[in-house]
Amino acid sequence: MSAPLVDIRNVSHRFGQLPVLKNVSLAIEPGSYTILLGPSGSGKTTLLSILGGFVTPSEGKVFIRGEDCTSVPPAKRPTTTVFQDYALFPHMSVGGNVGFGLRMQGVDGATRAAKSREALALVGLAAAFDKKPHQLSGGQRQRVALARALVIEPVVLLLDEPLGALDLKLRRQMQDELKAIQKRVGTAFVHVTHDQEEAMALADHCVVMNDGRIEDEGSPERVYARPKTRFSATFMGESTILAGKVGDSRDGCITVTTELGPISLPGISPAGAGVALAIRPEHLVLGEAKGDVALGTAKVSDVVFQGSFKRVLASSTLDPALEFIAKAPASASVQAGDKIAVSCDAQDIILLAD
Ligand SMILES: Nc1ncnc2c1ncn2[C@@H]1O[C@H](COP(=O)(O)OP(=O)(O)OP(=O)(O)O)[C@@H](O)[C@H]1O
Repeated sequence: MSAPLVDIRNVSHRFGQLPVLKNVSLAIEPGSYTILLGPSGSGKTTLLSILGGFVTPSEGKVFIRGEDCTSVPPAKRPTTTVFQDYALFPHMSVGGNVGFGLRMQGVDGATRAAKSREALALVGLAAAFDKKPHQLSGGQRQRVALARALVIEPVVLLLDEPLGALDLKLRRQMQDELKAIQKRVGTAFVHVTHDQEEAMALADHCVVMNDGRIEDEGSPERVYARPKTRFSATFMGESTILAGKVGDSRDGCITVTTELGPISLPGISPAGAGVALAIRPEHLVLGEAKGDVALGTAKVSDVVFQGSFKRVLASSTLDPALEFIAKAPASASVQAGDKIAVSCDAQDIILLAD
């Protein structure tokens, strides 16, 4: 197998006494869209800053195209960072902003103008060349910042919460555009967000971070369908979680004793092991017990209409601390206070190490 474009090897980082990254290893492939997803304080920005050369890790190494870049300063490595606040120069024209990095590299005026126009066309802003940043909308300014980063033709483009300053609708629109631009230029993008919808919409490779570690990584489809940890199952989408202990196993099936009683499901796990079972909202069946695993009855505590479906929260009558998170059709007549049967299919239960 060929070496990855970027190879982060056993990186740890401390700010003073505070450990912020704990033995992180990650490979970034050419042309991929990698999302670093995690809650506030999980270390995403620190990892991006290490990639961009703004922070030198306490331990570990970063290789870009096989070269050790661990201590190489930002301007000397083949990466560019787009920050959330865009940092455009207000007095300069859009064209001047986009060409700024090339000017710093000593590129002549005519080439600079041509390349800047090309980069602006790439982000759909060819007509904005002579405008000033204040004449543009937030989304357009974001695209100028992107053009300014792309014009330098980095090997890896780093984006720190690039859509964080935009309202939700524009954010969703810009997600589509970002993905289209990335596919067009073919540059590897690494993008930090705490928004799981953004991660699912954009990533080829999704890296779920928690407390300075990588909890899970893979295609968003894989991480969603088969999360590796409880954290991943609840941060990348929602899950109902049951706690359990493994009992008998036979023919590739195990019996797990849970707060709702024994549940038999396909899987292999040593007897006595503590496990967690995760069930995605769309796999919980409400009403008639249609699924092959009965999960008892539950009292509906809240129903939130979400347009195309209803999000239903319900607590188990057997163990009120257990909360079911389910997805019901928009037409379902379920309401708060209802008592309903809950079930699911064994094949949809995700077995996690506790
Ligand atoms: N320059 C710094 N000096 C000291 N501590 C820092 C510094 N930068 C970050 N930290 C701390 O490191 C931890 C991880 O921060 P980081 O910004 O990497 O997390 P994050 O996942 O990007 O969070 P957010 O989404 O809030 O930006 C936090 O506890 C933060 O307070």
